[in-house]
Amino acid sequence: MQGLFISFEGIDGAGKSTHIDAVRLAFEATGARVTLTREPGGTPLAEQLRGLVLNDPMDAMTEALIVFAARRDHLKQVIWPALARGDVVLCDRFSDASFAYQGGGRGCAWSTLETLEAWVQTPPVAKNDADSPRPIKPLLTIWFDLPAAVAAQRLTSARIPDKFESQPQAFFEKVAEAYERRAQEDPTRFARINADQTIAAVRSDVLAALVTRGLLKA
Ligand SMILES: Nc1ncnc2c1ncn2[C@@H]1O[C@H](COP(=O)(O)OP(=O)(O)O)[C@@H](O)[C@H]1O
Ligand SMILES: Cc1cn([C@H]2C[C@H](O)[C@@H](COP(=O)(O)OP(=O)(O)O)O2)c(=O)[nH]c1=O
Repeated sequence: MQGLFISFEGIDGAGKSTHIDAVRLAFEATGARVTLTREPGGTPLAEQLRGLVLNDPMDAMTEALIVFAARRDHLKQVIWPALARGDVVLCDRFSDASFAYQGGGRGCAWSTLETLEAWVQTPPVAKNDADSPRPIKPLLTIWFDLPAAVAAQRLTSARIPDKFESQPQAFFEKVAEAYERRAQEDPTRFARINADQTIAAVRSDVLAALVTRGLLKA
């Protein structure tokens, strides 16, 4: 049995947390079992690494190595077992966030991130596997696309900013450009959602993206 792997992406304040639960409920209503998780994090070790990345100053490559180390633990402990059980895995951010933040935002080389993605996301070879395993990617990435200026306004009073959320708007413009590049590199995987609408309109577009791809019934 093989489950469904869906990731949620966008700059800080774009609306991921507002909508991920509605998607969980929609899948659960079909009788599916859902694993709802997040990155960096999702396991005790990866949550510790998240604390370092979100709070401690470090260079871009160090940051990339830590988020990918957290991802490996998360894949091994949570995501691969859940997909093997046939769960719908809803992941609040995955490796596109590393390309967007460590690549676009912090300037880590795209090719370095591609190498890390290939290493970290390739499952261990099983003893009687004839083929070499390929790196895992989400089947679908729901990308909340929102201008950095609007996201900044939404976040102003919403919460105490962490290391990334306290970056200037120009940082998030670079992060958004890197998301755009990832979407162009893999257009069928991405569902681009116009997040600059009411919460109800965004929710309806998110659910429609799932229906259009045959993942949910209308
Ligand atoms: N479509 C929307 N219109 C106005 N405000 C929104 C909308 N979507 C989310 N918000 C608000 O913006 C803030 C950031 O949303 P959130 O879902 O936490 O973003 P993210 O998880 O992507 O960082 C929250 O205060 C949320 O209530
Ligand atoms: C997954 C991932 C997240 N991040 C950053 C993006 C976010 O600013 C931050 C935390 O993610 P986020 O899910 O937005 O947490 P919260 O909803 O609590 O703000 O981590 C990276 O820099 N690289 C990564 O690979």
